[in-house]
Order: sequence, then structure tokens, then C-alpha cells
Amino acid sequence: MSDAQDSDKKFKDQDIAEIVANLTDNSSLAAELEGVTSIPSTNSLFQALMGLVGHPCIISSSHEGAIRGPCLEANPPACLLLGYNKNELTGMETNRFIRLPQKPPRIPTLSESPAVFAAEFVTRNQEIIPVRLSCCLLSLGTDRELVVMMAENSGASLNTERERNLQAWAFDRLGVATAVTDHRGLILKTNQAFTQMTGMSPHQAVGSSLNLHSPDSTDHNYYKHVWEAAARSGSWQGAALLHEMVEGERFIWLDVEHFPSTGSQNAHCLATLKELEGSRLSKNKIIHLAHHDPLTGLPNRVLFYERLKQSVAQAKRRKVQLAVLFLDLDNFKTINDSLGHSVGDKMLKTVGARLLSCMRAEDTVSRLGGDEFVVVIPEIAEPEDAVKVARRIIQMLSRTIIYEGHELTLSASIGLTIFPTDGGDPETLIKNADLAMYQAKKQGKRRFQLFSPAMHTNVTRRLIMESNLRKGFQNQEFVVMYQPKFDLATGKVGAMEALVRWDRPDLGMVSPAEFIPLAEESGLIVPLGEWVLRQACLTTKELRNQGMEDLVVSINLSTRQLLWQHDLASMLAEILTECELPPSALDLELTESAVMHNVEGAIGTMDDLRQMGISLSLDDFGTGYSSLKYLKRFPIDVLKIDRSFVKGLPDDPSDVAIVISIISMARAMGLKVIAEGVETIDQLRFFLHNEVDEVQGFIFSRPLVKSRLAHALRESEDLARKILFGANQSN
Ligand SMILES: Nc1nc2c(ncn2[C@@H]2O[C@H](COP(=O)(O)O[C@H]3[C@@H](O)[C@H](n4cnc5c(=O)[nH]c(N)nc54)O[C@@H]3COP(=O)(O)O)[C@@H](O)[C@H]2O)c(=O)[nH]1
Repeated sequence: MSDAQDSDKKFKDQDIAEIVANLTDNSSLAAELEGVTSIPSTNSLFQALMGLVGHPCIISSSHEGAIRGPCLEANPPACLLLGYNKNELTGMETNRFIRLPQKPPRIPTLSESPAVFAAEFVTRNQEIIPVRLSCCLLSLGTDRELVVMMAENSGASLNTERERNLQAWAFDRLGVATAVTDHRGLILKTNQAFTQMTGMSPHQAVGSSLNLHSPDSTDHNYYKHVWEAAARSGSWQGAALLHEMVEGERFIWLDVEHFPSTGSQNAHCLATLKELEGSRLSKNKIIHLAHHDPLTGLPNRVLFYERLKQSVAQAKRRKVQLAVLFLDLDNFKTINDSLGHSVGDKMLKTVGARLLSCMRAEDTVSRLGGDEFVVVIPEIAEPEDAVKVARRIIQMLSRTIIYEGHELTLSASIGLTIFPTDGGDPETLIKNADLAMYQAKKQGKRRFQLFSPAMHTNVTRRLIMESNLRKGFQNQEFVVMYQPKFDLATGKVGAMEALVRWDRPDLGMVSPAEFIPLAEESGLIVPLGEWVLRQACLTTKELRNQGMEDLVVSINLSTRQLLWQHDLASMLAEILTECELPPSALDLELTESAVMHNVEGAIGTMDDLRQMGISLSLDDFGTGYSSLKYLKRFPIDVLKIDRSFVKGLPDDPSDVAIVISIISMARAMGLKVIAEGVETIDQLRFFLHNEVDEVQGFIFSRPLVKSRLAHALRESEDLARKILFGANQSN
């Protein structure tokens, strides 16, 4: 028997009533519970109560009246907030997911009012969530004690309590059977309609999987395939066979929507289950529905695996080669987002039809979901045959499609694997084809790529680096350095740019150029970026307190932060308030490529930030699209000339021409101009002569560590004035 079960047994009914009353201030419920004499079992009542409390509730071991030891019980809201399922949380040391204040208050017993204090939850993805913990101590009679805690999220960005309650209430009363699951399909929360349909109580459901099978019960990995497909494509729809608790088997229509991870939160899924009435649909029709993509009519992921399995077995028997082509459309999301889903659907149907038209009857063309298609050629004489097919597909797809007045051009990236060289089983063949497709994308899209084993080494290296990056963040190995920007008119430091570094115990300082792209890809950029923002604002406040009253801090925002972090503005407002800084103390540097990634989305966020009073700089200007059409629309204050153009100054005529036109353009638009990467006195003269507002570069100062920063900034200011006025005079 586990600790948790052991301790549950020892709860007294009166204790439970008191816990509820203490934590939820619901004295009438407590009174009612005290009066109940025929409670079926204390354990089930306790479980029900834990499920009823809308806030995250946790029961942990205790030592000398403090929260210490493993977690014994956690309710669904706690699992949801922390990103773990119940089985994972039970038994986990509480200090892994709760950070207590340095001096936590004494935790009183049940007969007293609960202790209420600020603490932090650390989610599975290392996101820190500030919470208000209400705790009381429950003595088990012997020398054992437990702590019962209820958390309220104290983050400013959260909705009001009423809104949260309303959402929970609405979810529970939705007429459709619905479950929130983790990314693997483990249930975290269900509603009343779900209980009615499946016969599974919330207590039975949470922590387990849906009892779903393929309609013909043949595919044992059906559940896994469905959740994988939803994760890859954003959603999955199809028929399934539900094994119910009470009534046996039933056909249902399953719709799984994937809610992506934000880097600070794990991915979740929303599964809705609807009746598929057997009387109206024949079993054959249901089986067909379960195996075909409703949009294109092509075999879906389930049938594709089935066919690939058969083809591989046949190729083994006949000792022939087989080819798998994994195809992903290029920039499909942009088409969907900009022209709407009906245009997107039309494109997918066209792709399906075109693929079918260039394959033979014995080949399998299937849609795995989203914009992913796979082609299996069951027999080829040599790999070159598959290469020819890949070329034909690329050519065929690139023919223009006219739809509702839009002239659309499609392209795809294709990864190729050959059986038996690149894999002896369906899973390996498809995994390696996917890897090769990823390489084709990286190399510029609209191309194909044959798999090579070296791709694995690259991926493994990337995974190791990603895991090190996460560990490094947990172990606080990151530091922020600051590089001053000098006002050319006064020689004073008007601003400083915060630049993050990874100080690895084994390798020393690692440049952000190496780890920021990986942090972006893995989603770690969100918590890391927030940490940089907080550190930089705290440092700026300290410097302002030490006499640099108008100092501004520039902080780099990555693409992901700008475009996908929906709480960016509220998070910035929170940090500024916390650090007691006015918004004018903050300048955000956005790269041209980040902004161009999604122009409309970026402009929306930029407008919000500008309205808050935060200034915006366009970084690396000139290295990307440099579209004047867009530049005019961007709500920015500063244009930063990229150091790649500064490098050749003042001798390289192209650099001179580019930099002078950037400066005149910025002037015409009323923007401030900053030059970065200024290293030589000649470059400085050039910018003085061309009346640039500020410069940043090694000529005055390299990035500085935080200790003695005020002193170092003043020293660099003295040096700048000497060099500047010297440079001015010799001009
Ligand atoms: N999203 C985030 N990106 C960040 C963050 N911190 C840094 N970065 C980006 O990483 C890139 C590389 O930065 P770094 O190695 O820190 O290089 C900066 C300066 O050290 C360098 N610099 C400055 N002066 C000179 C010089 O005279 N010569 C020379 N060779 N290099 C110089 O330039 C980099 C600053 O570039 P920019 O941001 O374009 O102004 C870089 O792209 C950073 O943006 C972060 O926290 N988040």
C-alpha cells in the first residue's frame, strides 16, 4: 500500500469537513458533512472533495510542522497547473515543484486558521508560477502529520477568480463529452457529459487513458497514433471504438484538438466524443471513416501504417527495395492564416489529387494529417527510381492553382527512405523519411532529400544540447551582460543593451548566437527571455538609483516571444511594476526577420507595446527583406544599422552607399539611428560625419558584467568622451 493510500485511510470524516471549511471557507458544507452518518467510504468522499475544490489542492508529508517529503495526493487542477499527471506527482518530493519562502510561517493545525503565504509553483517545464498557499496541518494521531494545501494563482495575468469558476462551470456543463488530456492522451479533466457517455467518474478517469480502439479492433497502437497525429497536425478526427465501463463497445466520432506547448507549459489535448449511431451508418462505413481522411478521401495515418506494414513484409519476402516519400507542404500555415481555411482545404484536396495522378495504382498515397502526406512505392529497382518520383511530385505540385480569384503556388519538401538500407521496419522508415524531409526544409524548401545516417548524429547532438540547455537554466548557469550605447552629441551612456550568456561549468561562456536558436526551437526562450527581462530591469533600476536616472535598457526579443507569447504585454507590465521602472526605461530590439515572419501579427503586438510607452528598435536592419513598404508601417522608434555593414566602413563603397541610404531613410521617417559594431576610429568618424544618434561597439566598451557595472559604465563614458572629442577635433 502506498503512503498516500495508507494516510487516506486514517482521515476522519470530521477532519475532511474541517479541511474543506478551512480551505474553502465553506462552513455550511462542513456542517453538512459533519452531520452525515452514512458516508460510503472516507477515501472516496475525500477523493470527491479533492475533485470538487476548484483550486489546485495538494497533500504532502510534513516534518516538524513544515512542508517536507513527498506529495501524497493532488487534485486535477493541481495536475493541470503543474503539468504532471496524478501518478507522476504522487510520491514526488514537494521541493521539486513548490518553492517556499525563505522563512515559511508555522503551519497551524486544523483547529486554527490556515497559514496563508506567497510561494512559487515550478511546473514540469520549469515555469515559475507565483501562488498564494493556504495550508493547515493534519495530525494522524501517531507521530505522523500531513500538510493540506490549496493554491491560488497570484499571477496578475490570470483571469479573475469568477472568470475561472465560470470557465470550469461551463466546461462541466458542456453538452458534449469532453476530456482534457496531456500530450500522450492521459486524462487530466473530464466533464459531466463525459461521465454519462463513458461511465467513468472523474476520479476513475483522471490519470488513465480513454479506452479507445480502432473500429475493427485490429490496430493495437490506434490510441498512440491518434494522439501522435494530433500533436503533429494540430488535430485529429475519425471514428473509434469505445470500450465502455458498463455497456460494452460503442462506435464514436472522436475529435482531438492539440493545444501546443508554449515552452513554459506542456502541450495538452481536448478530446470530444460524439455518438456515431450504428443504426444510420453501416459497420463498413464506420470502418471506412476510421481509415480515411475525410477531406481528401486518402488513406489516413491508421491505414497508412497498416499498408506500409504489409508492403515491408512483402518486400522482405520478395527481397526487393521499397521507397517511402514523406512530404510536407512549404509555408502552408501562411496560406491558411492569410487566406482562410477554405482556401487551405482546397489546396490540400488539390495536393491529394495531384499526388494520386502521378502515382501508379499499386502505390499508396496517404495524408497523415495537416499538410503532411506520405507516398509508399512498394517496389523499386534502384533508389534513383524514387528520386525521379520525388522530382515529378515537386514539379507537379508547383503548377499554379487558381481559386476564388487567388493565384496560388504550392511547393513541398520531401524526405526519402529506401527499404532495407534506411530502415527494416515501418517505424524506422517513416521516422528517417521525416528526418530527411526536415533537412530538405532546412536547406531551403521545394526540394527532396535522401536520408543519410549522419542526420541522426545531428539530431542526437541537438537533443543533447537542448537537454543541457534546460539543465543549465535550472542550474542558473545564465548571466546577463550589458553593452553601453553612447550618445554621439554628448558622449554619455543613454542606454545599454542586455546580452545573455551561458556560463557553462565545462565550457565557459557560450555565445547566444549558438544557443538562442535552439532555445527558440525548444520553447525555452519564453522562460529564459522572461528571466533576462527581469534581470535587466532589476539592474537598470539599481543603476537609476545610483544616479543614472534616465538610463534605458534595450532587450532583444526573439521571434517566438514577439509572435507567440500571448501574455507578453502583461508580463512586461508586471516586470516593470515589480522593478518600479517606467515603460520609457525599456526598449525592445526586434529583428527584421522576426517582424517579417508574420507582419500583421507583429504590427499588432508592436502597437500594444508602443501604447504602453515602451520604445521599439528594429535590429539587424538591412540584412533581411528591408522592405520599404513594410518599414513604413512598423511602429518603431529606432533603426539599428547592422554591424555587417559597419565592418567595411569607410572604405567599402557598397557599405558606404547602403549605410548612407539607411541613415537618410531613417531621417525621412523621423526615426533615431544607431550604429552597432563600431570598432575603429574611422568608423566612428564616419558616423559623426553622417550624424548618427548613437553608437555601440568595442571601440568604447565590450559587454560588461553586472558587478561594478555603474563604475565600468562611467569609465567607458570618460573614455568615449576622450575619443569622441578627439575624433571630432581631428575631423
Ligand atoms: N532573443 C535574444 N537574443 C539575444 C539575447 N542576448 C543576445 N542575443 C542575440 O544573440 C546574438 C549574439 O549576441 P552577442 O554574442 O552578445 O553579440 C552582441 C555584441 O557582443 C556584439 N557586438 C557589439 N559590439 C561589437 C563590435 O564592436 N564588434 C563585434 N564583432 N561585435 C560586437 O553584437 C551583438 C549585439 O547584436 P544586436 O543584438 O544585433 O545588437 C545577437 O543577435 C543578439 O541580439 C537575448 O537575451 N535574447
